[in-house]
Amino acid sequence: MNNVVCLDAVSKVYGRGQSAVAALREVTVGIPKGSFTAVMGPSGSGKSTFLHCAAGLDKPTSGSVRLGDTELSTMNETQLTELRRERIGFVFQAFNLVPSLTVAQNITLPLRLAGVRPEGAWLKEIVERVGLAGRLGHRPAQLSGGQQQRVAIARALVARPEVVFGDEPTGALDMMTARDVLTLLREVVNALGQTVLMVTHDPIAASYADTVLFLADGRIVDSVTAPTVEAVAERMTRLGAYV
Ligand SMILES: Nc1ncnc2c1ncn2[C@@H]1O[C@H](COP(=O)(O)OP(=O)(O)OP(=O)(O)O)[C@@H](O)[C@H]1O
Repeated sequence: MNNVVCLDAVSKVYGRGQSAVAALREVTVGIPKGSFTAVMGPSGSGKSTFLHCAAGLDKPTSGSVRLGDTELSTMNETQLTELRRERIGFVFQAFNLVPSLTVAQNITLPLRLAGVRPEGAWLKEIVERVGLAGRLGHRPAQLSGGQQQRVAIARALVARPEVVFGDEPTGALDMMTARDVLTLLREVVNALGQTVLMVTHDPIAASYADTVLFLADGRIVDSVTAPTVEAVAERMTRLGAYV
C-alpha cells in the first residue's frame, strides 16, 4: 500500500549520560494513504514523541522519517516549518485558534501564511462539511468547544495536507461532542481520502480509526485493525495502562 508517512528505525533519546531517557526505540511503521490511525499506550510510552517526530516537530536521534518522498530527519528548522505549513495539518487538544480572528480568518490562516489564495469551492466544501456555514463571522469565544474543534479541523484541511496529525483532539470535549468530532474525522477520511493520525488516551476515540498502534516503553508492541472499544481497552489493560 501507498504510505504517506514512513518511520524507519526511529529512536529518540532525551538528555545524556545517566539522565538519558529513550522515548522511542527503533520504531518502524508506515501510515497508508487515506487511512485513519490511532496511537495509544500507557503514560510515558512515547506517544507524543512519536507524533512530534512523525510530524517534523521534533528530530529523531537516529532513523529516518519520510513524508512522501521527503526525508525529514535531515531538514533544518526553516525547511521543517515550511513543510509543516504546506504539507501537514494539525489538530490539538486545546484547539489553538487565534481569538481575535473570525472563524473564516482562522480557517484560512495557513493559506495566508503561505501566501496562497483560498480556493472558493474547496473552502465552501470544508466549511459545509464541518457544519460551520452560519458561523464564519464569529470569533472563537462565541463558539462551543466542539464548534471550535470543527474550526481547527477545517483549518487543518484547508491547505490540502498530505496528513493531518491530531494530539488528543477530543481530550477537552465532553463525550457527546467528542463523538461528533470523531465522526467528522472519520468522514474526512472516508469522503475526502484524507490521511489522519491521532494520539489518544480514549479507547472510544481509538475505535473510530482503521488501525490502532500500541506503544509501550518506546516501541510499537501491538496493533489492532477494525478496532472495537473492547479490543482496545483489553490491549491497554494488558499493557498496564489502567492499573
Ligand atoms: N523534553 C523531554 N526531556 C526529557 N525527557 C522527556 C522529554 N519529553 C518526553 N520525555 C520522556 O520520554 C518518555 C516518553 O514521553 P512522551 O511524552 O512521548 O510519552 P506519552 O506516551 O506521550 O505520555 P503521556 O501519555 O503521559 O502524554 C517519557 O519517559 C518522558 O518522561
